[in-house]
Amino acid sequence: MRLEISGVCHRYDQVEALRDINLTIEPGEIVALIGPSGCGKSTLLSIIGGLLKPSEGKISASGAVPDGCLNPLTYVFQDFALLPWRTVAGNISLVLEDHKLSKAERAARIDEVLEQTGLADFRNAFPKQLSGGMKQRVGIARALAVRPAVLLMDEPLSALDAQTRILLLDEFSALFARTGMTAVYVTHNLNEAVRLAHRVVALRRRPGTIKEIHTIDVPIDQRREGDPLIVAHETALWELIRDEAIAADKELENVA
Ligand SMILES: Nc1ncnc2c1ncn2[C@@H]1O[C@H](COP(=O)(O)OP(=O)(O)OP(=O)(O)O)[C@@H](O)[C@H]1O
Repeated sequence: MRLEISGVCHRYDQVEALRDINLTIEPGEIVALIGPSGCGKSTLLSIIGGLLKPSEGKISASGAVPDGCLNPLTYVFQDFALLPWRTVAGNISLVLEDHKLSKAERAARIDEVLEQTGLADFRNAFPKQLSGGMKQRVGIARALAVRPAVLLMDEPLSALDAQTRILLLDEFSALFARTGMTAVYVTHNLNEAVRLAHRVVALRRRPGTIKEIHTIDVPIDQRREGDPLIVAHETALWELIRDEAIAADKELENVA
């Protein structure tokens, strides 16, 4: 599915969060949104996902969705959002229960995504028995179960410790490369952006506008931690947002 963001502006009362955002996301493309705190990354993701109506502009979606797609634009949340009283399989099943799927089809989808995310042995576990990394694997499995056309991810690794983050980053890159998934990925972490995205959109703040779109022309599954080429991209992105990141940080300090 192709997404076209045209002339998107958004205001929250006095705050002009986004101004004139124009961006096309092609099928199979992973786009990361980066920028200093408050530049409008989450607002833009919410607008793309249809959770928030922009003050101006529009999002157009065109093209095919995957076979059996139940929800074209599907979110993966930072805080996992799992129901504690349901098992891993039960949490995945939840997103399938409102749809007309046979019991066998539902069970097959659950098995498929448990396998894809390395959770097959944990299907009967409850969230409280799982580490943060495993909980987020369930979050991903649940999103994949609806066979989305576009995965919308808002800081999916930010609640995890550094080692788990690296493990999941490797798994995400393998998953994205294997499935040819389309995704929009919001992150503060430039390393995540350069490991996962085909294009990185750097936003500036007040109002949030596109500062630069940075292309990373290395196949995602060939990117490795510490690879000089990838490190060079990360450095270039930091150069791009450093001054504003410092300004945003100082501003937050002053508010506190
Ligand atoms: N519900 C709201 N009401 C009023 N202002 C809001 C609301 N949500 C966000 N804002 C403001 O809009 C601007 C953009 O916020 P947004 O959360 O989209 O930025 P962000 O880049 O995702 O920030 P962060 O990196 O800190 O999560 C900020 O100035 C924020 O304070």
